[in-house]
Amino acid sequence: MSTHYDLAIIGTGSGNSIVDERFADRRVALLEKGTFGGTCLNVGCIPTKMFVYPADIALSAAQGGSLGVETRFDGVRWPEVRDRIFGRIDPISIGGRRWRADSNENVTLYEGHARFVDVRTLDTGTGETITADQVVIAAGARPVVPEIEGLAGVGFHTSDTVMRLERLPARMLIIGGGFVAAEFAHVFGSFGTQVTIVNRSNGLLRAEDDDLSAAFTEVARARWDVRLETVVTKAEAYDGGVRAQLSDGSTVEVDAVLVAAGRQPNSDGLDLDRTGVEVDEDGVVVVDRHQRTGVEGIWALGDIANHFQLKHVSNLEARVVQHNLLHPDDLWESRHDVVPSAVFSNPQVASVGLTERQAGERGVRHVVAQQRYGDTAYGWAMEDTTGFAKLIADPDTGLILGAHILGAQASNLLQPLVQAMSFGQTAHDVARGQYWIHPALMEVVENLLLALPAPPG
Ligand SMILES: Cc1cc2nc3c(=O)[nH]c(=O)nc-3n(C[C@H](O)[C@H](O)[C@H](O)COP(=O)(O)OP(=O)(O)OC[C@H]3O[C@@H](n4cnc5c(N)ncnc54)[C@H](O)[C@@H]3O)c2cc1C
Ligand SMILES: NC(=O)c1ccc[n+]([C@@H]2O[C@H](COP(=O)([O-])OP(=O)(O)OC[C@H]3O[C@@H](n4cnc5c(N)ncnc54)[C@H](O)[C@@H]3O)[C@@H](O)[C@H]2O)c1
Repeated sequence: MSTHYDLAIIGTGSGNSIVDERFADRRVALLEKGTFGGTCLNVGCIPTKMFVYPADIALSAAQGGSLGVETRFDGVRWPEVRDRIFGRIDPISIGGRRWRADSNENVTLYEGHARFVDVRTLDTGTGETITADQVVIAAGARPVVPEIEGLAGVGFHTSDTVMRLERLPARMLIIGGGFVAAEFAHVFGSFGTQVTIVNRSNGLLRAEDDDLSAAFTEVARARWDVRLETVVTKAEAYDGGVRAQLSDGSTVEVDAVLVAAGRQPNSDGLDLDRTGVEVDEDGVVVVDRHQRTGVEGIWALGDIANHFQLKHVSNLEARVVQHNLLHPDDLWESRHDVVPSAVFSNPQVASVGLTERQAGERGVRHVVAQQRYGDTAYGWAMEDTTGFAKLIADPDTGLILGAHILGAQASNLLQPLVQAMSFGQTAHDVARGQYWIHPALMEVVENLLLALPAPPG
């Protein structure tokens, strides 16, 4: 006979944060097929940023001479960096697992590949089948691996494995030109690896505003070998490394290959067809604004249930599901209208809301303001030549429709603009209604806001 639970949660990434002391009177099954804690903790946001920080230091050291400071980059002790980072992260995952498995009396951890048998029944992949009144699908996404002849045979990496490399490769080929490619090109490039990026589209970070994508691509071309509108057609083992043939007829010889060609939801591994839970054309589970699927009692959240694939979105959705499980008569909604993101490369890129092109395509009345870092006092201090910020606003109301920043600390500089958009504050009010610390880098944002004409009236 199957064990029955009040609640079953598939995935211990954001899904693990749902169960707190308010669930003490409910029997909960947690189902996990991989490393406890999911993507962000183990192979995503957290370790990548722990690599980006020393990479920023390495790059600064290499560039000190431009400001008249005698610094240089003398190399990186890769095993030490890697082991320091995972020496901090792995115990968090292990500790979290142990706590759930051994110390939570009402929670049972099943460590196997879960699949639906029917709407209320789950095969846990451990030999046991369970039933549950409510099921939360929080099974995330995984890297897409393009079909490339020979690739499977050459021991390629994805973001799941590349941070644990035994040694720093002398040469690396990165397939893709989005978030993962931009961040790892910075990490490995700054540490001394010769990076080649092969990207299918005609610019890096193509989802960003066109001006930012173009500016980032230009900086990237100066740092790495960037091949655009190009794909790898064949990969083969060669002299201890990999030789890749490209669609432009050239070949690249490298010591490691990183596939960074997007992430696909793990919905295809759950036998959802046995439940009636719908997925869209990208395999994303369809949910309403309360995170409910179309099937009573089945909820979904995170990378498997939205197109953002960002941890702060997964976290919000987990809080909404948590509340809604506890308060079925007072459902919360997930807010998806003002969702910022940041690429932690160098330079950083951060954005929220409409791009200029989207505003045009949607026929939204808009004005655009731009502000260069180099035209602010702190930008002079940095001798910055590439950083800029861009604002798209409604000329009638002064409300901000989109904001985009490329440059140092972009992920932090964006936040007041996210706040203004979230709370409906006008650009004019935000610019003039408060002090801005002089001469902080944040003056980039102040001047950006001041550059917009005041709305009529
Ligand atoms: C390299 C990288 C860097 C990133 N950096 C950032 C960043 O800086 N900022 C940001 O906001 N976002 C970042 N992200 C995205 C962020 O990591 C994800 O949006 C977030 O972790 C998704 O959380 P989740 O709970 O939906 O899924 P996950 O954390 O992936 O959890 C899903 C869990 O479900 C398990 N699972 C899947 N299928 C099954 C099954 N059938 N049975 C049992 N268990 C199953 C998986 O093993 C996994 O542990 C990054 C992602 C990557 C890859
Ligand atoms: N800082 C962050 O928030 C952060 C960091 C990393 C990842 N993430 C999340 O993870 C998601 C996945 O990241 P990603 O970089 O893998 O995907 P992405 O969607 O950002 O970029 C994929 C890139 O690969 C290219 N591509 C696809 N197939 C290709 C092929 N066969 N050959 C060459 N290029 C190809 C695409 O043109 C695109 O440029 C992101 O969209 C983001 O949501 C977030």
